[in-house]
Amino acid sequence: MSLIPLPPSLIPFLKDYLPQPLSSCPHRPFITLTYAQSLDSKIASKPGQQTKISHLETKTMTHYLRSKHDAILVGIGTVLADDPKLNCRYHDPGSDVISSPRPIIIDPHHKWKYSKSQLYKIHESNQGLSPFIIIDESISIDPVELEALDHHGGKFIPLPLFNKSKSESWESILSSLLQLNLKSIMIEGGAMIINDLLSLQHDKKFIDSLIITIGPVFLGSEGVTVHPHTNVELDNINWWSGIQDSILCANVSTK
Ligand SMILES: NC(=O)C1=CN([C@@H]2O[C@H](COP(=O)(O)OP(=O)(O)OC[C@H]3O[C@@H](n4cnc5c(N)ncnc54)[C@H](O)[C@@H]3O)[C@@H](O)[C@H]2O)C=CC1
Ligand SMILES: Nc1nc(O)c(N)c(N[C@@H]2O[C@H](COP(=O)(O)O)[C@@H](O)[C@H]2O)n1
Repeated sequence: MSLIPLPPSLIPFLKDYLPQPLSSCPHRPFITLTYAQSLDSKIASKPGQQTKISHLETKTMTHYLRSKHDAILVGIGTVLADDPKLNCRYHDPGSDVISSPRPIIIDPHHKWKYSKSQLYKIHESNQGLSPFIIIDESISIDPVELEALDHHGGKFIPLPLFNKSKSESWESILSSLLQLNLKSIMIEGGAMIINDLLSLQHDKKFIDSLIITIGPVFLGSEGVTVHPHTNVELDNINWWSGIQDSILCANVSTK
């Protein structure tokens, strides 16, 4: 699927929500939480089903955002459902190169086969980076997968995830990514990750910017819902409207 030109008004609109040179937190990367949802707060029409919500112009915005981050992170539910490419297909008119973010997959039980994925093919055809895969430290690594990842410059990152609270596991994930010099991370989902991070914001600030595309569609009661477990308040709210979709940019209040 080819993208269309980025609407020029999106560049000033997004500016204040992009990764800043001086991080607000020295212990973790700058975090942008971004996803596309329906009017009834669904991000997919059924569990495990990839669902197109964004118009092409807001899809282009997603790729523009990918070009501004060092890494892009999704959970195992998302890679199993979508088999995503997670590269950057936005071409900055002022640059000769396309800068793709490093894909990060949280797969604690090591269920996903990189060697059989679209991400593998993307790397083979020189269109994106190989992933860093976060697994629990107790899990044995499949030697075939290790070899495929090593060969492409990706890696497994074993961390103590089991029996940890959500807050502890996110602290450990994000600080290990910062140690790998990934200073800005765009988190795209899926639902569990979005709901957890929004809910945790009360106790521990993990999200710096929130950028939500809202598509004018209802996906119905079987859809996968974004609904944090707690009340979440937003600051510095701005809206943009395009041909079809609207975009909300905000910071998440820690009050
Ligand atoms: N519309 C959109 O923008 C997007 C939609 N999606 C949709 O979301 C759905 C997938 O969402 P979910 O099933 O909720 O899966 P998910 O992608 O949120 O992955 C959840 C899994 O990740 C692991 N995980 C997450 N946080 C962890 C932590 N702190 N410690 C250890 N392990 C952790 C666990 O194994 C957990 O079961 C798919 O249908 C996909 O199409 C996904 C991304 C964006
Ligand atoms: N921005 C946006 N709009 C939608 O309608 C979507 N369904 C998604 N999904 C996310 O994009 C990933 C697919 O990325 P590739 O195009 O394969 O690189 C998918 O895994 C979700 O994270 N996003």
